[in-house]
Amino acid sequence: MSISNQIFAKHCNKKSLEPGEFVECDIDLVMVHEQLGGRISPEFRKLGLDRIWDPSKVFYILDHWVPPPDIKAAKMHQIANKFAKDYNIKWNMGQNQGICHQVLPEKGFSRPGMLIVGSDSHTTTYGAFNCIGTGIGATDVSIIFSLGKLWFKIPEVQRIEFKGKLGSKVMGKDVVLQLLKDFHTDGAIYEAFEFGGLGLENLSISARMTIANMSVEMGAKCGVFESDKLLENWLKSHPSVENDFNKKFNKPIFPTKDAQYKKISNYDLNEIPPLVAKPFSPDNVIPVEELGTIEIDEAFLGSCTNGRMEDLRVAAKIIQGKKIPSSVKFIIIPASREIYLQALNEGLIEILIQAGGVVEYPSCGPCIGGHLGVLGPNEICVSSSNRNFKGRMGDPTSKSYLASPAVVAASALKGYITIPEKDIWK
Ligand SMILES: CC(C)[C@H](C(=O)O)[C@@H](O)C(=O)O
Ligand code: SF4
Repeated sequence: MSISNQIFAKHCNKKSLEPGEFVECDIDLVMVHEQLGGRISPEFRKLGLDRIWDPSKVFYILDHWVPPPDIKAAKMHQIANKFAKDYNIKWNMGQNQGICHQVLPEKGFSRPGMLIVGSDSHTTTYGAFNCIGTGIGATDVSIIFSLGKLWFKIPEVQRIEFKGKLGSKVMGKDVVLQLLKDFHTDGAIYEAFEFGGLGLENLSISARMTIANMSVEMGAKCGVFESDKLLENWLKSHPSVENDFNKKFNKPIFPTKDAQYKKISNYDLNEIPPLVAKPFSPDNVIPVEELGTIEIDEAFLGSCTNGRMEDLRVAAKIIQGKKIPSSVKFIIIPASREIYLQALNEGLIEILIQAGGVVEYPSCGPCIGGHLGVLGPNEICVSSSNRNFKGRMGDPTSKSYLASPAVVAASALKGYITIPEKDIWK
């Protein structure tokens, strides 16, 4: 059995499972954000229940529009906070911790073998931690709040084998852009990715999170990484604040020798170049070197895809001692408070501000066109985020190009989309 099949089987008490089979699974953890004040609260209240099944299995955070940029967002936060209080949600993170998909793993809530659902499509990010993470809708969250269970159709599994090492200007983002180039946005609909192979040791946890995060852009239900030493060490340094989780989810899950896959695809990390996804789809991917000259108005470094330490370090290395042109809005948003503080300690924030960057408090911000750098008519942005749909980051006539933090930083410096001059890993 593949990793995801084993996890599903364990959560519905079955020995074996076939793709396409429908099962009902116990849920280990539900992540909710502003949607709690949006669709979830009215849906759940309609059921007329006076309690939720297990308030200690709910992780609640405000992240998309923090602090609220307008009255609408402020009201949504009020409704969500009231719900969290009324139903005693145990893990209430408030609005100053950062983006859900960064904060949840940082606090040790995503651990091997878990089945986690969230009111957000990029819940797939948790697959980096050898568990299943998947996004669900507001009505599904309401059902789990009442029963602690949800139905799943068992997905077919696409195994991705990595070998080799990333090139000197290449990051995890380029790996997932390469997958998007090959699979396209409909290449893995309701399927599970399983990532493994000898190349794994050369992919940081940060890179794995980026790849698992964007698995959903190919339609995948989840994108689960094999466990290894790197992950074991990461988990040791990030014990869960929920002690039960440390005890219960401490066994890595490996595929069995005879695991069944729909397909096995091989990728040599050495062969992946710096890539960019052109508007208006994350699968509209070409090598940066074939792009021609695209001048930019904004460079955005942040989001749950690429707002981590590795990303900020690479950007600071490229930018250090230089000045970005005044024509470029260079927006930097660390993905969490913890990252913000560490970047401050390491001097990265100072480097980025001295160069002319605008560093903002952790939030989704311009990734979803919410605030902190929304694009105006015809503006062009190079972004480290995961979606470049029409109007996603602002005006419908604006255009976003998705790329790695290295390309975002190098482009901010030059004023057009380009790859960095120096080796980012030395
Ligand atoms: C607002 C939220 C429901 C949405 C999602 O599900 O992904 C957002 O995070 C996004 O990235 O588009
Ligand atoms: S950073 Fe962007 S992709 Fe991630 S959860 Fe927020 S809006 Fe969604």
